[in-house]
Amino acid sequence: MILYDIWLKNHPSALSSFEEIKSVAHEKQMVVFLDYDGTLSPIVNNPDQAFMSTEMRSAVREIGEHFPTAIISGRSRNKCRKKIKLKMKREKKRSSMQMKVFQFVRLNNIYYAGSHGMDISTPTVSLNYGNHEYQTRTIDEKGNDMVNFCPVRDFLPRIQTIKDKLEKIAKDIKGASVEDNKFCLSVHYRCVNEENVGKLKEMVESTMEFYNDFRISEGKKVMEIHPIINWDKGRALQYLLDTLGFEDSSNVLPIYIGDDKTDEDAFKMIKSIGRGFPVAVSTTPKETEALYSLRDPTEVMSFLILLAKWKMGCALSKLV
Ligand SMILES: O=P(O)(O)OC[C@H]1O[C@H](O[C@H]2O[C@H](CO)[C@@H](O)[C@H](O)[C@H]2O)[C@H](O)[C@@H](O)[C@@H]1O
Repeated sequence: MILYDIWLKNHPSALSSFEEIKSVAHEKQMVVFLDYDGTLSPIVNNPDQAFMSTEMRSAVREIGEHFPTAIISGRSRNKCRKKIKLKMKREKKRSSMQMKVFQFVRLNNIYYAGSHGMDISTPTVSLNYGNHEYQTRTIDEKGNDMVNFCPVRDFLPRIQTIKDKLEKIAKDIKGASVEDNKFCLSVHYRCVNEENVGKLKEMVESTMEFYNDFRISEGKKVMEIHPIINWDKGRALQYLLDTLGFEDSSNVLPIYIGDDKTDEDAFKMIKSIGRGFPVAVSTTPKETEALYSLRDPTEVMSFLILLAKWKMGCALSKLV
């Protein structure tokens, strides 16, 4: 507790700093970026059961009504709902559903970036982000023109090969599982006995030695397997700011709320932009680039509610 209090001095609560945040954000355009697991939903043993509460969904919906809002998640983004429903029926009794971020959030008034930002869906093509073959136009289910940006498409076949190999390893270790996040993979060990975790890690690491254009990063009881490219959640944030028309404006303040290691890249990006609010979600002191903090998804929800109410108040006072 004492340590946490010391940490809080350097990373003050976004709730108790709300007055300060409000005064900086007054008359500015805030753009909200949210992580999913551990930020909007509590961490649970089964990744397919990481549901967000109805209250949290309403809070995020409200935020989406008042600010441009995007979720940048490690999970895959896809939202082919019909396919998923059918699959859910068929696999009801089987173990892993591999829930996509949209299946949890189910909001149409926000943007989504999956696979740690390597798969982004936005309304416009970016002129600034390199190779246009990575951007493809699609029509979403509401008939809107959308652009999918994906800088790692070429890695897909190998990701599938790696997935097959890792699944073979996971099958032999009780509690281990492999989640297919389309452009990256998660090897989960939250439910693996302590004495088997080392063995699992060694086997995954030695398999990955044959794929030197992939890297492993550690998340919360998970090994994340990503293609090595110059892209991360920070670059995804920048891409979204650009395609939403906010990149070069000094009037724009990005806020990013996240709890895990890959969120640090987004915190760093906000710091390098020199404006905005990087907020780490943590119940324990930790090394972070974030300037502010929130303890858990409950505090995240309180903060989002406060932010939406404040914005609504500003809009109403302009009408009077
Ligand atoms: O970027 P995020 O949206 O935070 O995704 C990061 C990973 O989150 C999920 O795993 C974590 O949450 C699970 C459910 O609470 C938990 O069981 C697991 O131990 C955590 O690591 C998700 O399943 C992964 O695919 C994401 O990469």
